[in-house]
Amino acid sequence: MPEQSSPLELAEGDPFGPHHLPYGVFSTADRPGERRVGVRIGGHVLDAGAAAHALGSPYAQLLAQPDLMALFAAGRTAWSDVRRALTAWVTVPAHRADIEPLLHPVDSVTLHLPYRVADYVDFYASEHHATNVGRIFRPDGDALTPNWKHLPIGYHGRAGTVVVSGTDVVRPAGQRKAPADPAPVFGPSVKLDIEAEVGFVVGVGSEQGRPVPLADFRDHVFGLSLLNDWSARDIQAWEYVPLGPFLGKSFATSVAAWVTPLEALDAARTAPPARDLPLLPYLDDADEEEPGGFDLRLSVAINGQVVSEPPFSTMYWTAAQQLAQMTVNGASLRSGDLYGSGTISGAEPAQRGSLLELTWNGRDPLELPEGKRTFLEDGDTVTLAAWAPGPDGTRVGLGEVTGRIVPAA
Ligand SMILES: O=C(O)/C=C/C(=O)CC(=O)CC(=O)O
Ligand SMILES: [Ca+2]
Ligand SMILES: [Mg+2]
Repeated sequence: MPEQSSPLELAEGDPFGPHHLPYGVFSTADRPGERRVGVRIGGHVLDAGAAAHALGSPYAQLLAQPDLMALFAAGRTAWSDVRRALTAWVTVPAHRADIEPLLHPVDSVTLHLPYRVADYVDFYASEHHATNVGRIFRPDGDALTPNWKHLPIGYHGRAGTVVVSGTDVVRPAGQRKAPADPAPVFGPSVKLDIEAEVGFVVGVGSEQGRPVPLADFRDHVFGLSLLNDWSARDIQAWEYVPLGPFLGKSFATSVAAWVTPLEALDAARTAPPARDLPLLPYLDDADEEEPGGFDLRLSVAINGQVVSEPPFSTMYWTAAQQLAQMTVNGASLRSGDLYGSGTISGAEPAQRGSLLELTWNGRDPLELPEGKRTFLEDGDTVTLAAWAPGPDGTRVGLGEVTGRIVPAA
C-alpha cells in the first residue's frame, strides 16, 4: 500500500508554508457554535488551542480562545514565542501524530472575523491615489492638499461594520447630487466602488496621553491583512465637505479572514519612496533601524478577472508613521484597533486601486468578459489577493478578501 501523504508535506512554494502561519478564527459544521483559533498551514487549518493542549504547551491559555484578543494582549515577546512553538508543531516529525488529527481542510470550515474591531481608522497614504482623486474631485485646485506631504491624512471610520471576507455587501442608499443637478435625490448608489488596501491590527494598546514613537511600531502592531474599503462615490462626493468621508464609506469594510503576523514579513520590509519635504521629528523615519515599507504585490479581480495590480511598496506614508500620527495628540490605542493604509495605487494606470481611478470616474469603462464596467453592478464579486517575498526565496500569500454586491435593501 502506498504511504498516505501528510497534509503537513506541502508542495514547494506553498504561500501558506511554515514560514507564514497566519492566524484566524474558525468553526466546524459538527460544532457550529464553537469558535476556535486556527493557524493556516497549506490547505489546512490547525486547531491551535487543541494542539497546545495535546502537546502540553504553556500557550494553551492564549490559544484555546474564541478569538485572537488574548494573544493580542500578550505582547510582542509572547507573539514570537508562540510563533516559534507553532513552527515546531507543524515541522518536527515527532509531533505529527498529535497534530495531524487537529487539521481541518480550509474549505470545510467557516471563517469568522478573528478579533473584536475596537476603533477603525483609514488613511490616504498613496501619492498616486491622492493625486488621481484630487484631479477627479477637485479639478480646479491643486491635486494634493497643502498638508499632504507633512502628515498622514486619515479619518475615523465605523468599526461595527467591518466584516470578514466572504460576507455579502448590500448596496448602500443615500443622497447624491451632481454639480449640475438642481437638487439632491435619494436612492441606491450608482457609483459603488472598491478601495484596495492593507489593514494593520493593533495587538497591544497604549496609555492615553502618551504618543507612540516610530520605533515602537512592532511593540503595538500584531499583523496585517488585506482590506477592501467599499466606497459609494456619489454619496461621498456630495456629503464629504467639509468633514470628510461619512456614509459613503461606513456601510461596510471587508477584511481577510487571516491575519499575517509582522514577523512573517521580515523579508518584505523595504524603504518607502524618497521624501520630498523634511518631516517633523515625530514622523522623520530617515534614521529608523528597520525600513518602514512592505513589498506587498496586490491584485484586484472583478468576477475572477484581474483588473489591477497595485504595489504596496509605493506608499508614501508608512504604517509606523500612521501609528505615530494617530497617537501624537495623546489618543490611546486599544487591542483590536484596525487602521487601513489608504487606497494603494501605483504610478501606472494598471496599478490603480479603485474603479474611480481605473475608469476615471466612469469616463473610461473597463472591458470585462461580461461587458463594460464603470462602477460595481449587483452580483459582482471583488477579490483582493497579494503576495510578498518571504525568507529564502519563499512567497508569503496573504489571505484573500472577497465580497459580492447584493441589491439595495
Ligand atoms: O480626496 C478625497 O476627497 C477622497 C478620498 C478618498 O475617497 C480616499 C480614501 O478613502 C482614503 C484612501 O483610501 O486613500
Ligand atoms: Ca479608503
Ligand atoms: Mg469602508
